[in-house]
Amino acid sequence: MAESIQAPMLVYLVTGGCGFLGEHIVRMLLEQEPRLRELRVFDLHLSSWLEELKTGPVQVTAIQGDVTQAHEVAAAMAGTHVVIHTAGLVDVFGRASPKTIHEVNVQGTQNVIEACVQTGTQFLVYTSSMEVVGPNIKGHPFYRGNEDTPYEIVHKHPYPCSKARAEQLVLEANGRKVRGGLPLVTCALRPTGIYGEGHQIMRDFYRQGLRLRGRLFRAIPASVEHGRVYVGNVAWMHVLVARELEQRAGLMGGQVYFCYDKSPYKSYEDFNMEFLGPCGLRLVGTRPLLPYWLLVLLATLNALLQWLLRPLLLYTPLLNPYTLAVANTTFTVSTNKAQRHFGYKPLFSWEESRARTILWVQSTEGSGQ
Ligand SMILES: NC(=O)c1ccc[n+]([C@@H]2O[C@H](COP(=O)([O-])OP(=O)(O)OC[C@H]3O[C@@H](n4cnc5c(N)ncnc54)[C@H](O)[C@@H]3O)[C@@H](O)[C@H]2O)c1
Ligand SMILES: CC(C)[C@@H](O)CC[C@@H](C)[C@H]1CC[C@H]2[C@@H]3[C@H](O)C=C4C[C@@H](O)CC[C@]4(C)[C@H]3CC[C@]12C
Repeated sequence: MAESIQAPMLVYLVTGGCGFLGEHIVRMLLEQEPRLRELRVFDLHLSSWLEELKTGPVQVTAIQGDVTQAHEVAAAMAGTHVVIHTAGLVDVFGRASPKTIHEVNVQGTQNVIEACVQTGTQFLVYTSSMEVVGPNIKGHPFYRGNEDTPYEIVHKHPYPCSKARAEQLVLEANGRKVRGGLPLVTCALRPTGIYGEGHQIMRDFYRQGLRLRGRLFRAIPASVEHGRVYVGNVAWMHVLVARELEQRAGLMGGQVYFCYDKSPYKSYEDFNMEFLGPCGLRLVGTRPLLPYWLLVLLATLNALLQWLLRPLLLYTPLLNPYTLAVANTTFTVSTNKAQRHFGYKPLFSWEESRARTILWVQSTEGSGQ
């Protein structure tokens, strides 16, 4: 895409644009991408806030569609210069079947790739995940690793398996000829645990604490480090990659980048308390209140209950064998590959990220958000 001097000329498509991360990407593009002529927001569930975006200079086109339907993806893709593919089923709680997770995350991604080839869209940025790497089923720690750190990648759970396969498809598609004969340039971004405005799991912890008279009970040792990254910085990295991909295709094409910022390394629960503490909650216990074997038993009972109740209702507690294992395994990244390859620096400091998240958590009290 040649740099436009006159009128903005580019058409972007964001799949999953109404989700937690997708909304921040949509808003960041409108704020930070001057070459944007049209922004297409493709999602299974369109949000009402999209309407307020249609009053600006950029044409915002809301498209209700399903990435598992190849024809719907191709129709939305026609005439697009850049696609940011963030649509996905983020399910580690057993809400969706393994088949559905695969259909959305893997087949949906294949449909996006084929639509790029069919319609001539040349640039594809894919939202992958830390879980493509780990933690693995053996519970091996990944301590301040980077994109080149050796690590035994072993998954069984449908979600990480689907993200790993989808990422592989995206990277393998780099260099394929699209309609018109130009090469497809692809790139995958791997956020660690994203937090920020709109993070539903954070909201759920907050509400759980309010129900327990302002208390949350430690279940994970404070020594277990978990990588977290602010949603605004993840969105910024997507916008920057999409902007730089053409000029640096040789360097960035087919590459993966962890998403990172200055958010501190802490256990999942201690990190959450950076926001929930100022909102009046306190984390009880300097050590886990229950022995690990009892947590494993409770998690297993939850999984059994989920299976038994499935014909009647969907029982999806936070604690299950997979979430307990992930929470209990150190996974942190320390890298500067994104800075070296395309000049990424976090747009939001840790202090700003924390303040924005606290304000949002406080705003959810009593609201339906
Ligand atoms: N939340 C995190 O901590 C995190 C971390 C790393 C990577 N990711 C990845 O980031 C992406 C976005 O995650 P999120 O946390 O914003 O989740 P989310 O559920 O809030 O957003 C996903 C969006 O995709 C849409 N979607 C789902 N199935 C669809 C389909 N069949 N067709 C079209 N749209 C569909 C949903 O409606 C939703 O708006 C996912 O690919 C996820 O794997 C998330
Ligand atoms: C009940 C306790 C044991 C409690 O501490 C469980 C926390 C658990 C729900 C979360 C701990 C780690 C989270 C995951 C991690 O942040 C990274 C993820 C990758 C991303 O692609 C999707 C979300 C997630 C799997 C995230 C989900 C919640 C946790 C498992």
